[in-house]
Amino acid sequence: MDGGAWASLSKEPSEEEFCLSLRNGLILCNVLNKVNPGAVLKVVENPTPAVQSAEGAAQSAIQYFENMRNFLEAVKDMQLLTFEASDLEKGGSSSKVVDCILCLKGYYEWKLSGGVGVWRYGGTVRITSFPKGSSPSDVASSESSYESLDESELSQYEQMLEFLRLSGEVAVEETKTADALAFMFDQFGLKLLLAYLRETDGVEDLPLNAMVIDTLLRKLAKDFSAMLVSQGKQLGLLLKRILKSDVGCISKRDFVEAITLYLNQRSSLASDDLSKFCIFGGKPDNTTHNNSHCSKHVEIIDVQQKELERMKCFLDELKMEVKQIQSEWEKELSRLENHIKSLEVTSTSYHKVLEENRILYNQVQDLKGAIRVYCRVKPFSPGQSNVQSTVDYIGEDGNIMIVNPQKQGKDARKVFSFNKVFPTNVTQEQIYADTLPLVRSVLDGYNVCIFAYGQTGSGKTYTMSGPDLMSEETWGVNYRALRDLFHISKERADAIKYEVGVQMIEIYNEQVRDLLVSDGSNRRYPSFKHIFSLFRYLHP
Ligand SMILES: Nc1ncnc2c1ncn2[C@@H]1O[C@H](COP(=O)(O)OP(=O)(O)OP(=O)(O)O)[C@@H](O)[C@H]1O
Repeated sequence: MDGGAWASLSKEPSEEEFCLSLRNGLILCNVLNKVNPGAVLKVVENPTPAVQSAEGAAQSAIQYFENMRNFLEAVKDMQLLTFEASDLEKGGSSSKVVDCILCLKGYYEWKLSGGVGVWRYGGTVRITSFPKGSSPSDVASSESSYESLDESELSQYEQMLEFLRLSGEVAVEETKTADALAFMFDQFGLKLLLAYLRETDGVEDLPLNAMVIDTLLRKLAKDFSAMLVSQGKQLGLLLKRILKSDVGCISKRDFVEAITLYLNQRSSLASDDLSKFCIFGGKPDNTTHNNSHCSKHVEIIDVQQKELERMKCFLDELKMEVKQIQSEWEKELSRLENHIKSLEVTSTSYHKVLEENRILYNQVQDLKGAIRVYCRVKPFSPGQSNVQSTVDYIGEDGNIMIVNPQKQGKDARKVFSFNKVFPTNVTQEQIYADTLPLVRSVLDGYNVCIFAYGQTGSGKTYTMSGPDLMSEETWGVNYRALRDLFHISKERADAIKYEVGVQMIEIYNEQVRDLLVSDGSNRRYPSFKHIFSLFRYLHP
């Protein structure tokens, strides 16, 4: 660095004085060569500092022009912020000059820190403080090259070095942030891609090759860019509202303060909105806002938060209780399931036993004989007590010996065999006892026919119907059979549904009559002869 060049500056130069000292380009070229050795190949070392003659003035202008041109070209080649030579003149943009120098310093510090990552100059860096435990003089004393400089130069160097150091740190941080942002964007993009693949219909049919993935990514990036542009526009409008003016300038400090104020207002508004949302249960609030309301809201939120905590505890307890009840129910359910299964097994085996029983029962009935003939001996009527009986003997095995007094010898007695012979003194119940098993067979699906046969007045009606219908004791076979038929079918109602029908006919003198016809026609069926002919026709 050229000490002579710095020496021409006062301790605290004004902006104009600073620009004047830079105009000859010597300081700038030397600084640039220090930052990037060899950047400016030719530096005119001793330009004429003062204008003493017309020739001297021309000489100075040429030197100034050459140094300045070399500096600006070098800066441009390094792709750093640059300015126009006219910016150093009166009325030029001195801020561009300052930006260029700051940029140069930032670049220098970045190089000092090892040149890690990509160096970028944001132009937003400012020195706020020196690092703890150090002072500008410490920094200066560590640099042997500064020893020859006077106090003012040292101070400027210190500030410059501190600035460069901070700029380097910022650059490193910026690089890290850029990497983190790149990673975040990758993550965001990939998650967006996954979501797109999951949510979009018809994508599953696409063959996912490199081209398709490329197209999808392009579409995502396009959509996302559009979204960013839209958000950027909205943010622009918002910033203009913060500035309260679309035109004009505002200092960086004021701008930062305005944004900070806006953010604070927004965060309190957001907090208010949340409070209101909690208090009004998501319904719109039309009441006016004031501080007392805010504090009340905060109190209410506190109370509600406590209530919420209490409810959470209660919910946890309830959940535990429900879990316990659920597990008890599950146990009970499995117990019932087992019970039902065992009942099913029992029921199945019970039905099997019943079926076997039914089969065995009907086999017994068959063994007793498919056709059974019983004989009932009618007692004498009240006026016949003196008449001699034709019944000589009734055996236990179903035999009956009949005597014919008009015949002699061997022909006088004849033995007849039946399944069973009932003597005169049997009751109606005893007669029915042998019929009852057949009624059960009917309900098991077997065909059964019971009929009485005998001459007129032999007691058929007495046996089948009974002498007195009003007294159950004297009921004959028909009534008892019907009674038991309904009784058994009722007992089996859970398992079998029976339909019972009745038909009553009379066969007399080869004529079959329907006795249940209610219209008084006493309808006659075809005679036996006709029925027999019909059967022969159908089954020749
Ligand atoms: N076991 C008996 N004990 C007492 N009385 C009887 C007995 N059997 C029949 N009678 C009586 O004998 C009479 C004739 O009996 P019933 O009317 O039953 O004969 P039936 O065979 O039906 O005659 P029909 O063929 O003419 O109709 C009746 O008065 C009846 O009360």
